[in-house]
Amino acid sequence: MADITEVDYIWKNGELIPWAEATTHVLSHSLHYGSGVFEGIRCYQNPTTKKSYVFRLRDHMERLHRSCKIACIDLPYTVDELCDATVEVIRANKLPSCYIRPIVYRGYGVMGVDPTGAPTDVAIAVWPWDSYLGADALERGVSVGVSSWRQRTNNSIPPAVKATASYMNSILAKLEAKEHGYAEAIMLNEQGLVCEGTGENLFVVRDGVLSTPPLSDGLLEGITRDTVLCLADDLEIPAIEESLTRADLYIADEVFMTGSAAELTPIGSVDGREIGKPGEVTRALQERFFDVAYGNIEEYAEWLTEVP
Ligand SMILES: CCC[C@H](NCc1c(COP(=O)(O)O)cnc(C)c1O)C(=O)O
Repeated sequence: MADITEVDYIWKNGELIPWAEATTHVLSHSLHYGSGVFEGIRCYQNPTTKKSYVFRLRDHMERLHRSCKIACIDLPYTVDELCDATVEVIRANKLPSCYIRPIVYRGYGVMGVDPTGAPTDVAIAVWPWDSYLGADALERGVSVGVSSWRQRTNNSIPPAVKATASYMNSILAKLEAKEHGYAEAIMLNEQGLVCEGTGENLFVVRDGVLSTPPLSDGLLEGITRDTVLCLADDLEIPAIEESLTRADLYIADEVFMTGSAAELTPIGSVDGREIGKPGEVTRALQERFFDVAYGNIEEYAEWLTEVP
């Protein structure tokens, strides 16, 4: 089942082109060897003012640049140029809210593993994308399972790179979770510590304290994860970064996942252990998150890029 709603234009290599023409050669290097990096970002429309804001656009484009640096990909656009291109493609498609997918990939011209000489292609696509983990996931939560697949290690594909190749790991875990009737998988690292979801970071609440695994446990430095840590501080919710075991998930009072696509998705059960309905802390952070994303909290205006 395709989950993409086609729109009119995609931005590619500096220009807006019709969706149907945004193609690439079957011998593109990244199609064969996963030599691309990408981002996932959301644009929200304030339901009252009807103004649209891209959430933490600059932070995402700075992470895209970091991914390219680690992956030795020459990215021919500055952060500012990528931010301007994002606003341009949202406006061209007249989308009040949308999901945004920038991708930087090695294109057609080299077929050896050594990518030297392969061109760099850059595209930014946007499309309407509702709740990533299901229609009522944000409201009711989802069930997850701890995967038998371990997350890639810091010395294989570093988690700091949001690399297309990393998602073979995520796909294997996701399909296994679906096979077991779960909406999402939680992956452990090679030390058996809780890492993250296939496309999300993870938080637990116990006795009023919010905790999330440290980046050194091998997870993507999530921008939503960072947002939640900031908002917890606002709301005077004690928050710590600490390694977690799978048993910590089972005995937590609340568990939720965070990501640009998943937003703040509560977890109702882990491996069949009931966590329960979304709790007070989860709800408070969800509410604050959307208040910030809709532009209702002035102190976070710097996180928002208005789409005129
Ligand atoms: C299909 C999902 C792709 C992408 N996943 C984002 C993502 C996150 C959360 O990062 P952030 O909060 O910066 O978004 C954490 N961990 C992984 C493995 C991710 O893929 C997203 O758009 O959420």
